[in-house]
Amino acid sequence: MRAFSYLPHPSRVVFGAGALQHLGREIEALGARRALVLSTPGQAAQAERVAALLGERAAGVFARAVMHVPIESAQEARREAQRLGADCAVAIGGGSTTGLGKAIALESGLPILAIPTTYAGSEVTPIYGITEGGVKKTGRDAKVLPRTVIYDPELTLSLPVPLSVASGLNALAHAAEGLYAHDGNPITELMAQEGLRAMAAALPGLVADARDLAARGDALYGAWLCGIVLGQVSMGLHHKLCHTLGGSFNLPHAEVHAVVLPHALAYNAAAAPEAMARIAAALGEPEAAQAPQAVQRLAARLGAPLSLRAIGMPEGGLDRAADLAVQAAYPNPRPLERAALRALLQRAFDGAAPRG
Ligand SMILES: NC(=O)C1=CN([C@@H]2O[C@H](COP(=O)(O)OP(=O)(O)OC[C@H]3O[C@@H](n4cnc5c(N)ncnc54)[C@H](OP(=O)(O)O)[C@@H]3O)[C@@H](O)[C@H]2O)C=CC1
Ligand SMILES: O=C(O)/C=C\C(=O)CC(=O)O
Repeated sequence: MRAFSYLPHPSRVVFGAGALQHLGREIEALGARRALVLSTPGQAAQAERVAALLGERAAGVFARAVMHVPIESAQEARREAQRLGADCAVAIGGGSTTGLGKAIALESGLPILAIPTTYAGSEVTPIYGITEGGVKKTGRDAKVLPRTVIYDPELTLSLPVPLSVASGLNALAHAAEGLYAHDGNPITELMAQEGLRAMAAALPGLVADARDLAARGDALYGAWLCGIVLGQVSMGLHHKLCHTLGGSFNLPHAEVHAVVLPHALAYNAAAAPEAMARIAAALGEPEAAQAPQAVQRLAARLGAPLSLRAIGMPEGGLDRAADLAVQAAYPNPRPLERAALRALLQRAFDGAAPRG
């Protein structure tokens, strides 16, 4: 056994269909008296429902979360939290809403109770991101780690299938890159492989029936494990490419992950054979070297977008994306070579088969 260190992030997790009923108990356990409920405009009705459940402990609802947390939105929410005398943020929704809660917590130290309704995984990471002047900056700070997470698969039943699939592939990406992280360890690898297995097994079920609560529960369990991996270890080329493409070309977050993952894995396959073996095993693919192709086949079977063209990437931006990808590179098993990355981006743009 190799030497390693592991510091678990302390969140309390309450999991299960109907788990939202425990909200009052969990808020009380946090010692909160005035919770500000956060959501996107699209999930305002859910946020009002949460506020109603909180009763006197609800300070108000701020339903203006925006993807990638623009600084203006963060500042507005911070002012609202202060104006209402909030002592806690309850974030119900996807990574955009959790991200807004984190922006509040980063400045104020307010505890967050997260109720995730996508598979992004932000609820179990100490990672925050804020966008200013068109540039998204991310960082890590223990203050932003939600103290409590309520995973209730019933709340994900309304997540449309295409979004569920793309978000599930976003989760798979955390686990897959975690398997070749330079700072990984046997515990994160266990969670990554189980997260991959659970998510890959759940997604076909929820594509077949969006209201399959068992599949929704399995997907949320997989998302939790994949999110823990993201929070524990360093991400590599794949996340770098997605942050570049999402941040500089305003492409939708989860869909970018869905398209790029097979290509980034193929780029790294020869340099990370053990990771490929684990990914392949989790996906039921007999040949380790075929792990990237197995990911793309899964994405195709689930109806995920397979090309950057299909999600709005301008072909004229590929050169710039390759330039940006080699700047401030994330740690990666294979060194980043601009020409090879440009070729990778072209294949991803065209929706071609992944190649190393
Ligand atoms: N810090 C971290 O550790 C991480 C941060 N992130 C960040 O999170 C963001 C992406 O998160 P993601 O979850 O993909 O995106 P969003 O939070 O934007 O949610 C994606 C979509 O899901 C819809 N949705 C969410 N919940 C429901 C529901 N219950 N019913 C119906 N529709 C629903 C939203 O609709 P509507 O807009 O109408 O509400 C939205 O269109 C990015 O900014 C990313 O960088 C992602 C992963 C980890
Ligand atoms: O950009 C952030 O807010 C932080 C991390 C992520 O988005 C992880 C991801 O790319 O899914």
